[in-house]
Amino acid sequence: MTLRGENLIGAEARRGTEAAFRAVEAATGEALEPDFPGASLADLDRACALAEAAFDTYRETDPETRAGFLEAIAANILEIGDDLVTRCMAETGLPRPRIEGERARTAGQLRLFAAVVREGSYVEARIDPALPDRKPLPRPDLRLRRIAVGPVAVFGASNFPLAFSVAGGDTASALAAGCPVVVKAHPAHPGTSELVGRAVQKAVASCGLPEGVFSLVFDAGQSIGQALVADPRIAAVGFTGSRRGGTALMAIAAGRPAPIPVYAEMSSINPVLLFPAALAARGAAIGKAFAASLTLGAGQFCTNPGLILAVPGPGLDAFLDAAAAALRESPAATMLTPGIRDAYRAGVDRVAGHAAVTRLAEGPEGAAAQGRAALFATDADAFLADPVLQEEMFGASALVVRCRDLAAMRAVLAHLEGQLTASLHLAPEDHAAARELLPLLERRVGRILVDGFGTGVEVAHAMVHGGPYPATSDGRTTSVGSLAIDRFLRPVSYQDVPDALLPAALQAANPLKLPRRTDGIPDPR
Ligand SMILES: NC(=O)C1=CN([C@@H]2O[C@H](COP(=O)(O)OP(=O)(O)OC[C@H]3O[C@@H](n4cnc5c(N)ncnc54)[C@H](OP(=O)(O)O)[C@@H]3O)[C@@H](O)[C@H]2O)C=CC1
Ligand SMILES: O=C(O)CCC(=O)C(=O)O
Repeated sequence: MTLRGENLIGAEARRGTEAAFRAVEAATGEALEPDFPGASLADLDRACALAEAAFDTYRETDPETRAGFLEAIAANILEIGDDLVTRCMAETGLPRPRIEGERARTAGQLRLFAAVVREGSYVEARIDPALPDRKPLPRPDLRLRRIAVGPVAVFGASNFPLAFSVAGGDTASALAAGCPVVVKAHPAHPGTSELVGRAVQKAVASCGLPEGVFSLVFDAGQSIGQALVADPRIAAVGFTGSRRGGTALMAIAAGRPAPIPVYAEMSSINPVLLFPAALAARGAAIGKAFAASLTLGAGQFCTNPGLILAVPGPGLDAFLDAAAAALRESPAATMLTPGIRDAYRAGVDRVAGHAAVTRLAEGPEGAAAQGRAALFATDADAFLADPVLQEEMFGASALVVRCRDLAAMRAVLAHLEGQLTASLHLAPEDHAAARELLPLLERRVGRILVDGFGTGVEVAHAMVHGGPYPATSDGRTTSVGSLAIDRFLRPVSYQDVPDALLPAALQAANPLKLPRRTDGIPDPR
């Protein structure tokens, strides 16, 4: 498929008129064809106007049409074939199996949301029938459903060029909810973005949907993204990236005459708790598995295990020996962009230069575009004394905090900012100690896992990929899994509205065959 460097504004594809940029081959730094002239404010205005015009029609599409649309997007992405994989590999430096896996995940999550739309519980249809004879006052007829919030702005993420980008989780969940989407492409993978954007555009047309259901804009700078968040027609924002970027967008959204929610997934260091009996039983094996998780995708995962907490002893020594040995042999890996590589190196240097930190291991030096793995250690007192030590190093490096006992481990956890995940490595003898920490962990993180690591998020109904600030801007939500749809819905109640005027979801005959509750009890199906 030929790339043209075009913005996709509704059904149109047109080259922008603002400053152009090119993708850069991650491994070599060479510029790739074509150039991508940025969208103008007029282009953005048209995309938002089309989204607004499409909204009322799109949000009332019947479940089969909307589910079929999501499935058509998945099919169209797969149909691009190897062109998508090779372009994505060049732009990101990520290896083929990773990109192929991510493509499957992207198609899978679109299909998951198609199933969610067909099943219908997300509408939360509730009926409290009128009680005209209730004393002392009659009860009105009350019916509730959730509707889409409005057009959604999505920012593609650099580190998941498919699964968290143009047709990734934010887009899939917003479209499933009934929201048109305007995507601001991440400048690190514009070619991948155009290919996927065209797949979505094609699905809009083939499903007979209004053209404004989807637009994709490019920008060499930040003004289009900022104008998108500020646009009064945009009702919510999905973002994955840096804390600085996420908080900047949150400030714009909060400063609007009508503020809107920004669902930003930002920084996380994902504590790993190594309990004494587990370390004694299998310290070396855990160390090896940890090194594999740390170095996955050059460590460019927000779920990367960046903080290890453990009580010193032979078990921890075995863990550290195995982890250090694996990391010393782990080849340096190409990072997504020169900016991300520089930020990683600066973060590593900052920790390496800290007076209370020792370097335990370092991977082999790599090429200019690459990042090398690193493992550092400090103690709980030093960690508690300096907030710099809990800053995310976005890459394959981690800090081990030696805790003199489990009380010190608790103190470190209590001091942590919000996190996406916490991993507990346990043997049965550790359960009592783990149980004590669970309430604290529940307050700090979105996902608690045992005997594993947080990288590789399963796309499922029971997944939470979220967590308290700064892991995300709103810890009540998830950006992965079917619950992600909740971010883009809001409840509307209908009181004494005649059946003929009610939305199909709430009509007496239940023409959409939705699961519903009457007086709080699920209707028989
Ligand atoms: N925890 C996580 O999940 C992730 C964290 N990161 C962190 O982010 C760093 C940079 O990576 P990157 O992925 O580019 O993340 P950024 O947050 O820098 O950028 C993400 C997107 O948001 C846009 N953006 C950022 N700031 C603003 C702003 N003030 N106004 C308008 N738009 C803005 C960017 O545009 P533009 O590029 O033009 O600035 C880009 O499209 C990494 O080094 C890492 O530390 C990255 C990915 C995931
Ligand atoms: O680990 C994953 O699969 C997802 C991680 C993620 O959301 C991220 O790195 O931004």
